[in-house]
Amino acid sequence: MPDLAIETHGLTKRFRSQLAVDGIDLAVPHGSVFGFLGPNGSGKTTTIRMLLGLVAANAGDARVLGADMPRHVDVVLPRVGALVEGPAFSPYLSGEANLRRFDAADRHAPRGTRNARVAEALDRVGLSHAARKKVHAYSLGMKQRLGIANALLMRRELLVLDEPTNGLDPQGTREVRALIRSFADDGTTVFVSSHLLAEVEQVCTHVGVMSAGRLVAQGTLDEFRDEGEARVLVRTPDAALAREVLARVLEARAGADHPVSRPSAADAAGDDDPDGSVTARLGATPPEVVVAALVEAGVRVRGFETVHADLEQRFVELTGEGFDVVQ
Ligand SMILES: Nc1ncnc2c1ncn2[C@@H]1O[C@H](COP(=O)(O)OP(=O)(O)OP(=O)(O)O)[C@@H](O)[C@H]1O
Repeated sequence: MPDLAIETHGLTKRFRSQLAVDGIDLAVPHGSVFGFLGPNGSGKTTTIRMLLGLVAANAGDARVLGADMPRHVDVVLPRVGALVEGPAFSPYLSGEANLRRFDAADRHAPRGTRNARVAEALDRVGLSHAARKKVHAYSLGMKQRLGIANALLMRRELLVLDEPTNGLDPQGTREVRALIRSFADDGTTVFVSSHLLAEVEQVCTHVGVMSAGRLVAQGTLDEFRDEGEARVLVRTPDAALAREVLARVLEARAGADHPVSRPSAADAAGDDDPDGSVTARLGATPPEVVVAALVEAGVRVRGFETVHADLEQRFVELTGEGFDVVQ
């Protein structure tokens, strides 16, 4: 049994007739960067609010850092840094003054080191230069970073970030990704929700996918990749012959092993591109069988690789919806 930073069983939230979160069983390992993915309205924020004790569940239970929530909210929350829909910053105070106020409200934060803590948090999110600027003059991205700085004031075992790159430009998004990596390097578990696939793919070790209130899949990023449909890509000057061989060998193997998922010959033949590349669905056929058949038939194989369906395709399969892709 892995050591879990977040664990839920049958966690459920209903808003009148709407089931916003439908009996989810989350398992977030300690030390992971867990990407909590799903289209808008799939229940991510509601789940996060339940985990932090901000909204009560209708059924099920949640353990955060080993303690039941919301029963042990007083013990758990000081160990968790959270960015949920941005804290309410006072627009007419500077970023620095806002952080000092939040720090002062935390009874676990020693007063004597407050200034140093605030300066370090601002530095970590790249806002030192704007520390004295009033928050109403901050861009959306700067406000978002201030929210992250707020979550960083104290050293945390778990960071929960709800859509931390909302409103950020590509440069800001990259910076947040780098920050997430640096938290992970410090051993902090990071639970980060997103509807932006590229964010998750680049920083996460694990993912969970929400669709219409249900957790439709979770696991390591590698497991996700492996579950995607495998294809072969053959580079050869003998594209026509390669197509024939692929159709034959993949058809034969699929017929023997997997009659249900048997690809048609046309599918197996796949696309052909002008540089002499041919791709085909691999199914359950071992790639070495394909290589042997190609070589035996006299196809001059100049390149051969197996590629999995990318994560985007995988998520579309799981959720029936596309995800926004970072431009
Ligand atoms: N306070 C509320 N009252 C009524 N319905 C709500 C409330 N909060 C959320 N919902 C509904 O619950 C569903 C899940 O919402 P939630 O905000 O958790 O999704 P989300 O995945 O975080 O979406 P987004 O990415 O848009 O923030 C939505 O249909 C939403 O309209």
